[in-house]
Amino acid sequence: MAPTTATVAEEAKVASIKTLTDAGAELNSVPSEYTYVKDPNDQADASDPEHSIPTIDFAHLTSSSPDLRSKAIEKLGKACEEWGFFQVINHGVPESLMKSMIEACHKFFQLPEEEKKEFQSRKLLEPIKCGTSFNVAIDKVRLWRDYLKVIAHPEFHSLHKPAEYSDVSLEFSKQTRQVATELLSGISESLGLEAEYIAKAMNWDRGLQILAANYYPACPQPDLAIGIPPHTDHGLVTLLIQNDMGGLEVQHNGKWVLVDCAPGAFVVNIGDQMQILTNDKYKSVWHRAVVNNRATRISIAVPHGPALETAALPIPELLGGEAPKYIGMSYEAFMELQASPAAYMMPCLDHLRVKADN
Ligand SMILES: O=C(O)CCC(=O)C(=O)O
Ligand SMILES: [Fe+2]
Repeated sequence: MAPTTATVAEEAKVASIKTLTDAGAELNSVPSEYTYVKDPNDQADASDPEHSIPTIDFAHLTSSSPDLRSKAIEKLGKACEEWGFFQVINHGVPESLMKSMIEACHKFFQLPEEEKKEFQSRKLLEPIKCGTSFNVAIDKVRLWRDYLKVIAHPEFHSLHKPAEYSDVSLEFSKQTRQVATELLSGISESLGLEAEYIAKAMNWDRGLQILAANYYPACPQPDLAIGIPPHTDHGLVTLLIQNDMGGLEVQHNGKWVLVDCAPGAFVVNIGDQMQILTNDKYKSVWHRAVVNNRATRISIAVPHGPALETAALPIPELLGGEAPKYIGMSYEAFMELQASPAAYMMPCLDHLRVKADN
């Protein structure tokens, strides 16, 4: 159903989290519509070294030494299978570029609300879109975050304000995409496929890349709010950077593990399309963003997916006699489904799972 002007106007009235937290010192508790209680028993013991995501050395992955490369590919495959998350070091993207990208996004969030309003939209694939929470039309609990999503590939889009956003995001999106392309080749090889297999099958040259910045201001009661609740990412691989505040948590062996990554590293995770391709071998793992009471956290998640019309299906060469677990759906339709009330914060993959005969 097309939204009426009235409902869009109503939604526009939902203040950004920035407006709410800027409003003043009197905000010393979380308003009821933002209240989200986490179970402290589900938290992993942070002091246990078992609870840190694997590290992939990109210089090894792209090395001319066959030995270093094959060991790195093996480690990558293990990380995709056991964690679905890993950090990538020595990737060659300058830390200064990452910091400039975070700074440019921070400046965007600091623009007057009036100036950001022109980018408010309900359209899923709006080239430039900003807002608060997840989808204020269907959210049951409001999220402690504002967002800015800009499509950088297959067509590059950009903002005029802040002035540096355009140049910085062009360079950052290109370099990040190069790292993602190498990772995709490594992942293909780790599955015993030729390096280009997944890229070719997914029409990677026309694949989607989104620069999705998240703004999480300090929260007076961080245990009673959530930045982003548990979810999986829709694409093939997501690369993420953050300012010096942590907050990303990954579900591992039934517990929430806080991701601690090296300065300048990318945090990478496997998305739903990769889980489909590998018939569940590589997992699109649940993760969430928690908030803190000390300082604003900014993260930039960069999901990379297939071309919009491409439907991922389990790769026949990987089945080894197993039945395919998923039916096909175009990436665009999958994203629409994930954003719809029917799949609200649910594992969207379940909608594509082949039902067992009984
Ligand atoms: O802010 C984070 O660390 C998580 C962001 C995220 O999961 C997302 O944007 O999909
Ligand atoms: Fe995510």
